[in-house]
Amino acid sequence: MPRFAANLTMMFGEWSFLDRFAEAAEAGFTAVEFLFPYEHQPAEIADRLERNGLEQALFNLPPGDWAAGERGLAALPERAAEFRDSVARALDYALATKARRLHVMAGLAPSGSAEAGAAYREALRHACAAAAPHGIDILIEPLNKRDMPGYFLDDFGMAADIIAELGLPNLKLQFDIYHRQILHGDVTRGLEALLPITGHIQIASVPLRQEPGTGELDDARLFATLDELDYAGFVGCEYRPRAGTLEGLAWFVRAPRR
Ligand SMILES: O=C(O)[C@@H](O)C(=O)CO
Ligand SMILES: [Mg+2]
Repeated sequence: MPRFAANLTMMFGEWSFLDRFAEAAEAGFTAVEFLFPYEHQPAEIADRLERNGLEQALFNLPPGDWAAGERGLAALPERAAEFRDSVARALDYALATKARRLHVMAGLAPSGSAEAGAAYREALRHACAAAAPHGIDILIEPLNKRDMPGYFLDDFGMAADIIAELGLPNLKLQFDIYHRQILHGDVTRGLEALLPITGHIQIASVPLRQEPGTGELDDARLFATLDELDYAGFVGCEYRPRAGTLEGLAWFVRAPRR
């Protein structure tokens, strides 16, 4: 059974963000992920992780002005300087929390734009060069346009091609099964083909983005497939609980604490 990371942005919303760490540990998780830690100091996050025996699986670089609708900076040529600052800021948090994976969001730009594509590649080269000395991987995640209209990276093949083209050892795919099913389907064959370049996996039911086992996919079968493929990374539980977080954990098989 894979090692699950509670997504503290989507789960445990019944509690304040900093209190979610203890609740996730109490519920049996040994790792967490979230979108953005930046409302809190790195030491605050590190303290919650330490106090609750949790590993930080992943978080995102600053996305620009999220409230204003921005969804990342990497593919926006005019924001290159701000992107580089966001890399430095995310690395501060990653070093404090011992996170080994950072998700770089591309932003809203035409997927076929050569200018956006060039900026995106340059941004990834910069982020990977900055992260590599710390043993940190940079991840890119294709997102479906129903959830994120206008998002630059909306295709798993495009992501795999960019990873191959850049050939950076710490540039990897964030394989979100929810987006994969919506974008392409063919999840099992996709996992088989892309696992060698995959640095992190996430799960949620399709189409409602709720608990595993409540949608159109046989999520338990997919977890068994990950075991058969010897996937040793995390599976981020990036779903919106249908009712209460704790009430919705019947699917969750607790991994032994390491
Ligand atoms: O799938 C998602 O939406 C997230 O993993 C993310 O990082 C962008 O919101
Ligand atoms: Mg995701």
